[in-house]
Amino acid sequence: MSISLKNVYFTYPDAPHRPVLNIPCWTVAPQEQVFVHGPSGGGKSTLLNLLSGMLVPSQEGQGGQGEVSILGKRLDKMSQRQLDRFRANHIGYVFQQLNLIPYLSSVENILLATYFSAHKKARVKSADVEKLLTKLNISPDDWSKQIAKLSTGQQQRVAIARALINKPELLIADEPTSSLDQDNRDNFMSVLVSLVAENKITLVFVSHDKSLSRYFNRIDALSDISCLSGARGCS
Ligand SMILES: Nc1ncnc2c1ncn2[C@@H]1O[C@H](COP(=O)(O)OP(=O)(O)OP(=O)(O)O)[C@@H](O)[C@H]1O
Repeated sequence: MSISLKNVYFTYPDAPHRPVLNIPCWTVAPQEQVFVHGPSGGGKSTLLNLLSGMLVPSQEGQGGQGEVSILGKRLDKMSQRQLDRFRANHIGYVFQQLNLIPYLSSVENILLATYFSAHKKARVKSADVEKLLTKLNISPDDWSKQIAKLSTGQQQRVAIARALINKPELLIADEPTSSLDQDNRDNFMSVLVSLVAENKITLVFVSHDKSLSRYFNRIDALSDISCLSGARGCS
């Protein structure tokens, strides 16, 4: 399995009696592309933060702390240093806020992502970046322009390139289309799902916008994954 969660329970420290998530069992197979939808404030970003090890399950879960396994590795057993390395080597992210460095170029922003990926950065070359940018329909004239001088749609595509440059096995996307108009959104989604399929990547994409579900063949409601009233077993 690419993802396996068991008895994962989560509360934020400032509201310890108000669980945000209670997941008896949730699995995602390699190369699946899963769309997870749920209302604003429902816990989608919290779920993604648990999948990347940015958050760890709370202790109060039924049967202890719960298990978060990604690509067969238990994140809940890793040290901070191991987690940092695991994330850099295996997981790519595309967020609502793109977090691109505005005064750097597309190529520089993408190469920056390779800096933390110890065993991969040596293999990534400018030619790899340029190939990806071409695939994402960013014209060579724009490769060395400052990010701030590119359109929102172009910046979104650079963010996809940055997420994919380390060839992650798992890609996590958190409402990345929320600031795009309809045309740019359709373009972004088509490019994203085709690159993910081509590179045999597992994708977990969360959004409140159910209209995006048409790009996916597995659609999970967060309320079916996380049962805050009454627990179900993990079969
Ligand atoms: N750092 C935090 N500390 C305390 N509570 C938090 C924190 N982050 C989120 N929450 C609360 O946890 C719940 C779930 O938040 P989360 O951001 O996971 O929801 P979401 O489904 O991603 O929402 P949105 O679609 O609006 O981004 C909300 O009630 C939110 O207020």
